[in-house]
Amino acid sequence: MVNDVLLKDVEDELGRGAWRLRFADHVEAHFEADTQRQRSRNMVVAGLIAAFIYNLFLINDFSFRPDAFTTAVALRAGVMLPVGLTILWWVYRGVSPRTREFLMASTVICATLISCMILVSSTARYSYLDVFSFGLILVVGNIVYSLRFGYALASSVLSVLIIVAFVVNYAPMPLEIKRLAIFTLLANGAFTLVANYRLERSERLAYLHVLREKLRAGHYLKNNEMLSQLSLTDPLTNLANRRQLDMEFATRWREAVDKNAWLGLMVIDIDHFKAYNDRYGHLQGDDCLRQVARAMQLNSRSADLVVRFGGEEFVVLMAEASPEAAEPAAERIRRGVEALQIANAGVSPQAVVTVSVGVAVLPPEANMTADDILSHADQALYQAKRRGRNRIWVANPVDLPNADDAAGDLCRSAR
Ligand SMILES: Nc1nc2c(ncn2[C@@H]2O[C@H](COP(=O)(O)OP(=O)(O)OP(=O)(O)O)[C@@H](O)[C@H]2O)c(=O)[nH]1
Repeated sequence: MVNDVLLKDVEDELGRGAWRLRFADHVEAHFEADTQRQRSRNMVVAGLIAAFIYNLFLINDFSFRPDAFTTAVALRAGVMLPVGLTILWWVYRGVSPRTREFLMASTVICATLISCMILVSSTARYSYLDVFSFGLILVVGNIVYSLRFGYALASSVLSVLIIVAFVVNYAPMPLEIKRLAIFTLLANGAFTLVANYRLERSERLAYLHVLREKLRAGHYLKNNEMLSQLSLTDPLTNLANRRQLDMEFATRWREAVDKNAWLGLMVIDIDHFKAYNDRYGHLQGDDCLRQVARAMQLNSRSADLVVRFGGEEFVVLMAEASPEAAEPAAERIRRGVEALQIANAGVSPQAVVTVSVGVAVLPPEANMTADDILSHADQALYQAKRRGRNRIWVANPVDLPNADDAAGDLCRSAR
């Protein structure tokens, strides 16, 4: 249900205008939760590379502006590096998405400020040419860090303003070079912002597509599970149906053969149910079936499979049954149904709904089939009915009346 709502929101996002970046709150929260960790790690790695290269520029400082080298070392390695590493550590430990973007954007501003301060602290001849490398700071923020677009835009505008303010007031720089530097910087800012926007848009779209496929797969899986559950359940009583019995029977039969363990089965039939239907009507008959089914479920072990076999006939497949345990188990079910005290006037001495139970417990042998045990339980049920109903009868394979025609009929009807 929750996933269905999210799936709809994701589909809505995919259908929205192509220019939008931020998702609706619900989807945005998922996006952040799913990508936050990886994004923080990527930013930290990018930040470490940027910090390393930023300090490599000391080589340029040394050769272009020896007069400001000490200042450059103090600012790059003494200020920018510790500030940057502290921020990266913070981001690595985990902060909110807004704080993460803000902190990373602030390293861009900080680097811009420090670069400008180093620039103006030198009067060396070609020192001002360094201003053409300042665009790299925008490349780092907008592309390498790939700041969220709002933060990329804000930090770019601020950086450009800082650089323009320093450049305009930097006397050793010829006017034409100032113009060229500012133009180059603006173009750099524009290009990197376009790239930044496209990167974020692609990342978000890719996320939506992947999430939609995942949610759809989950949706189909859930539907399939529901359908397969329906196909194995009897709709009237919610018990397992015959298809499920076939599947379970085959599995447990094989297990019993492998383990050389006993397998038990009860066939249960409601007594005089035709009379019940005739007297109380089919709808009440259905209700009676539901109550009887529930009583059987409540009075059997959770490991046993209770099945509506068809009509008013039920089967209980007993896990790891022993002959000693099967009889009381069947008796519990018989009593449980009788205890419901559902009136069935005029058909039996008790005048309530009762069941007859045929039980068979056999050690599966290689030369037997799974149907043999069903046949034995069926014949035992026939004996229970013949001996007056509302009773259980446990089949003894040796004593079974194989030649009994009536039993033969019952065996057929059960399959
Ligand atoms: N209400 C209802 N009745 C059903 C359903 N399925 C089978 N029946 C009825 O169950 C009755 C079974 O009757 P019989 O097979 O003659 O057996 P019985 O009357 O229970 O007699 P004994 O088994 O010999 O005690 C029939 O009247 C069927 O119509 C069902 O889903 N709902």
